[in-house]
Amino acid sequence: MNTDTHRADVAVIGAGTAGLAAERHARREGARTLLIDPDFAGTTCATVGCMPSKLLIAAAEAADGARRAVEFGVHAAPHVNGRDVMQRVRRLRDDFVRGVLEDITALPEGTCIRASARFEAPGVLALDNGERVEARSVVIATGASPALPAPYEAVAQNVLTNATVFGLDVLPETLGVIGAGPLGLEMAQAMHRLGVRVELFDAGDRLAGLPAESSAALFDILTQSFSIHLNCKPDPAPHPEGVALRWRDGEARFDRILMGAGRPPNLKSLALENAGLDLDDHGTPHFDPTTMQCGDAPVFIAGDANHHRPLLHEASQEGTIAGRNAAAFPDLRSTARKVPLSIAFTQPAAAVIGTIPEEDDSGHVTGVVDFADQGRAVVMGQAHGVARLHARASDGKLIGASLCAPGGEHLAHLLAWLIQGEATASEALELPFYHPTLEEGLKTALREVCAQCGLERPWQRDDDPRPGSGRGRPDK
Ligand SMILES: Cc1cc2nc3c(=O)[nH]c(=O)nc-3n(C[C@H](O)[C@H](O)[C@H](O)COP(=O)(O)OP(=O)(O)OC[C@H]3O[C@@H](n4cnc5c(N)ncnc54)[C@H](O)[C@@H]3O)c2cc1C
Ligand SMILES: NC(=O)c1ccc[n+]([C@@H]2O[C@H](COP(=O)([O-])OP(=O)(O)OC[C@H]3O[C@@H](n4cnc5c(N)ncnc54)[C@H](O)[C@@H]3O)[C@@H](O)[C@H]2O)c1
Repeated sequence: MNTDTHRADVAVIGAGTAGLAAERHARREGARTLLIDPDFAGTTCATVGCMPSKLLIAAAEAADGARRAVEFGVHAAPHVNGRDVMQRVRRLRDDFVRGVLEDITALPEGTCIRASARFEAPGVLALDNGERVEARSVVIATGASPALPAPYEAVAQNVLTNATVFGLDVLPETLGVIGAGPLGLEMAQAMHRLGVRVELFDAGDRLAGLPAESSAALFDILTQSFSIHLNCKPDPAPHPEGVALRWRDGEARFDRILMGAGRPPNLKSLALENAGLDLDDHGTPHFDPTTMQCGDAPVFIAGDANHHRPLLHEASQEGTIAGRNAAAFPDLRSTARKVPLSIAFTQPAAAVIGTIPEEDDSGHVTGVVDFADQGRAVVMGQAHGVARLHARASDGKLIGASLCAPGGEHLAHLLAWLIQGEATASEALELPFYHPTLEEGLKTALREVCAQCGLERPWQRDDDPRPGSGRGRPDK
């Protein structure tokens, strides 16, 4: 065994999105850095996360578009070749991964250590290649891995996760999807559109973390295509041709199960008990999300590893904050975090933005737009979905929103930007809205907020009672 000891100002554990950002920003501060990873295979986002899943969704949207074309008088019959679909997914995915690997290769010589790390003592890491690292500060950026609930261990050979599903050569004929979080929902809809018989199960009562009303709207839309069983934790059993799932009022056989039951952080193998950190009940260090510091130690935690906001843009920002502060310790800088924004790339897309108030909180008002009657949505043949905007009752300041709507990913961004800019509903209405667009739908909800808060609407704007199209709900 090798017993070399590497010394650095900042050691970063994990070369994913958060770890790469942390290393880069620590180095920018003048720190001598080390980046430790057993694989250096590319980030989760590029290899088995955001990018391949969106590639699969793009293929599914193409099939769905062809199928729905008849509504427009265009006759087309899609033939989905699963092998071709998966080949394109992997070909383009590999291009994204290549870009990440080029960035890693360009790191200063001696920065990367190919190994798994765990804490031996505060500031001291033991590597599984027998080497050690001593560092003034450590950044934990070890990401997360798919959960496999215990009952599924007996059928594991037929369970796909995000780590394996994009490696399929051909699509299964039938797929049971466990979990109606963003992962399960996106994959279930995509697979259904590609011709796979899909059923989706979730132990809880909501889709994609949406509040009740928006979740119910999305449920109604998606279940027109495939079955979703909520409050349902099926029991799996081995079957000669796959896996049998049994639940309270049904049973079915599936070729494969796709597991989307969450991704707990990769912390267990780190021996955090040796790091001198204060841990919560789940074994996650207590940390400050404005500095990423764990307690008052020279240890920082970023990305999925802290389970705070397990999303790509958050991993990137957290890595940046952690890397800068690890290098400058104890001279820490704190920063306000961005407005929370999560989007599930279903059709219609589902999103939660900012703060969703409790139903019985009288300090807020809610404006709603129903896209069933929104002009552009009707034109597109996607007239369904809803957006719910929440504002402070005292002054109409927008605080949060949830939606499932056509163009939802774009509407969600506009709303996040308005909320982060601390706009009131009245100020939002003063902004330009082009016609005919899905964005116009938001005017209905904004006007409703203004009316409920007693806010004046901009005097110079014509309050067209039928926003968007000559259709739509009468103005309030
Ligand atoms: C299917 C799927 C789709 C997704 N889609 C989206 C999306 O559309 N939009 C979005 O915002 N987010 C999406 N996400 C979430 C997003 O991918 C993650 O939030 C993000 O990639 C997390 O980055 P990270 O740096 O924390 O972790 P990772 O990129 O996973 O990096 C962690 C690294 O740590 C290393 N490591 C682990 N343990 C050790 C150890 N002991 N020693 C050394 N190294 C170690 C690993 O090898 C790995 O390289 C998706 C996730 C999945 C699974
Ligand atoms: N568009 C996106 O941003 C996107 C897409 C995919 C994944 N992701 C990220 O990937 C991670 C994993 O996503 P996810 O959807 O798996 O996690 P999640 O935690 O959001 O959802 C998991 C779901 O599984 C259910 N569940 C757990 N155990 C179950 C069981 N035994 N039976 C039935 N249901 C069960 C839970 O009730 C929950 O609804 C998250 O961090 C997410 O942010 C993001």
